[in-house]
Amino acid sequence: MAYDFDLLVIGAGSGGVRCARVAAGYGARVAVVESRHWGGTCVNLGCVPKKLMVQASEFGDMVTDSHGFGWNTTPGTHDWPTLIAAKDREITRLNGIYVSMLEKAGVTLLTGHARFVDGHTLRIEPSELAPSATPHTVTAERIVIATGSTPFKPDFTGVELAITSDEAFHLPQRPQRVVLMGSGYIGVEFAGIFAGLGSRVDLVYRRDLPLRGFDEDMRTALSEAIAVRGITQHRHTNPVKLERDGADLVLALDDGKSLRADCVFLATGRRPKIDNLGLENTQVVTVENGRIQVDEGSETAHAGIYAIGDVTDRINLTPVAIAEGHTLADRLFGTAPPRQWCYATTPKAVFFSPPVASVGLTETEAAQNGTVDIYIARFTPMRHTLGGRRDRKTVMKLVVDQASQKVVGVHILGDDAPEMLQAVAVAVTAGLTKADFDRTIGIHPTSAEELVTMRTRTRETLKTG
Ligand SMILES: Cc1cc2nc3c(=O)[nH]c(=O)nc-3n(C[C@H](O)[C@H](O)[C@H](O)COP(=O)(O)OP(=O)(O)OC[C@H]3O[C@@H](n4cnc5c(N)ncnc54)[C@H](O)[C@@H]3O)c2cc1C
Ligand SMILES: NC(=O)c1ccc[n+]([C@@H]2O[C@H](COP(=O)([O-])OP(=O)(O)OC[C@H]3O[C@@H](n4cnc5c(N)ncnc54)[C@H](O)[C@@H]3O)[C@@H](O)[C@H]2O)c1
Repeated sequence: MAYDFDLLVIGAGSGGVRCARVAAGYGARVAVVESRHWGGTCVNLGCVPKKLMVQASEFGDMVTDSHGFGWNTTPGTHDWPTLIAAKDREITRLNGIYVSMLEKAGVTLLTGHARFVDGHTLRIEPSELAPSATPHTVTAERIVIATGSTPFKPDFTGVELAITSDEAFHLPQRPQRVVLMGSGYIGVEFAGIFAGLGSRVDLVYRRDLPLRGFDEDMRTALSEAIAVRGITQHRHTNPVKLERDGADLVLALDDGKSLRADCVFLATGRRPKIDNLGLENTQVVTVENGRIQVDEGSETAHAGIYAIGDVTDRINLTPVAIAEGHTLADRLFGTAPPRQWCYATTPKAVFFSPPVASVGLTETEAAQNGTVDIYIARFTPMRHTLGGRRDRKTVMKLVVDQASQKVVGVHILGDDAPEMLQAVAVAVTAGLTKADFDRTIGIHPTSAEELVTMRTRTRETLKTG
């Protein structure tokens, strides 16, 4: 049977765009369908606008700190609508770049909401990006689901009064008092953004420390850094009820406290986006929380239908979605063997101020495999000596497998941690040893030189597994 395309990709986000471009580069006839925004979550409602807002939130402190270096500057006031408008202009520019990259690669761009009719046919219906599109069908030999994820809202009374990250990027004014619920990536990052811009921030979470899954020492250091930024943490607590009281929102917690705010922001995780996708017309299998089940080659239970990125809920980060999309296109249409990525050493960064960055195993994880040597450095970075923020510490940690002496984990909280960690991730991926770190000459004066000058072991942690 002749299909309209060799490959149809649903979703022009991080994974879908890379998959479509690479497949078209191999000469395949490719189309991508997008319902909402070119570039997907990362460009429009994720990494990019978030990082611009983190950067915006850091200038206030910098102006104050410059006094210690002799500047006679006066902290100004921040204009939120100006920031949002500037951010939106940049995103519109990036949307255009995504469209032209796809067009230059020879990919056919389709706008609308895609829905499976059968394993080779999609119905394209009007959507936010194409409200007046004429419904039609397209066929392809293979179809890739790259539809991403969407914010999850827990169930409690009044939850409809709360916002999520989707709305936070377009608030008309900055709220003076924000309650953030959830201390994962988004909760911690937006707590830093709003605090840096001058809002009073309450961070509410269920556990004893933020950032579940990260190394315990980093979680402790981050919790201290959050306190230093003037953010109030409410631990071991869940929301019970949210209601309006005049201009205020009042959030009741299950520990009996109630918090008043202008804005209650849920950062309580995301779920795969599979609504109205017509999966019932295929043999695609979804499991807990709607995650599409795939094999190692990203193929679903329906032969010829694949899924990549957040919709598969593996490692939900942009570079991983891109890697999955690239590999899939290589495998389906390429001539050389696909690149083998090392997902086990996927670096992670949480853009608080100061940020946290991490690669490899935590101390707890590594100790399950064998006894580990732990090296920790804690210091005030040079900028904060004259700048006057001596309580703004940097913490660095190396986790070394004692038997092999390989550095199996590196964790940093401190200014520029993500920039340092990207380079260190190469060393951890390569399986380098503590001796390799030790024989590397440092760059002075930097914070990063601590990574190659940690001579004295802080402790030994015995094998637990
Ligand atoms: C606030 C926030 C900050 C983040 N910050 C970072 C960060 O700093 N670093 C990082 O690595 N990751 C970050 N992430 C995660 C990152 O954005 C995602 O992991 C990444 O975008 C996933 O890519 P994807 O291709 O799977 O999906 P997406 O980028 O979400 O793309 C999916 C696309 O599919 C479209 N779509 C969905 N359904 C249909 C349909 N039926 N028909 C047509 N089109 C459809 C959507 O409109 C969307 O454009 C952040 C996420 C959020 C929410
Ligand atoms: N810098 C980055 O790379 C970056 C930034 C933002 C988002 N992301 C990606 O997006 C994903 C989603 O981010 P996120 O912060 O929403 O999720 P998350 O999984 O990182 O954190 C979710 C938080 O919500 C809490 N929570 C979950 N259900 C709850 C409930 N019913 N009641 C109260 N609290 C609840 C969890 O305990 C946790 O603290 C991340 O896991 C990550 O993959 C990455």
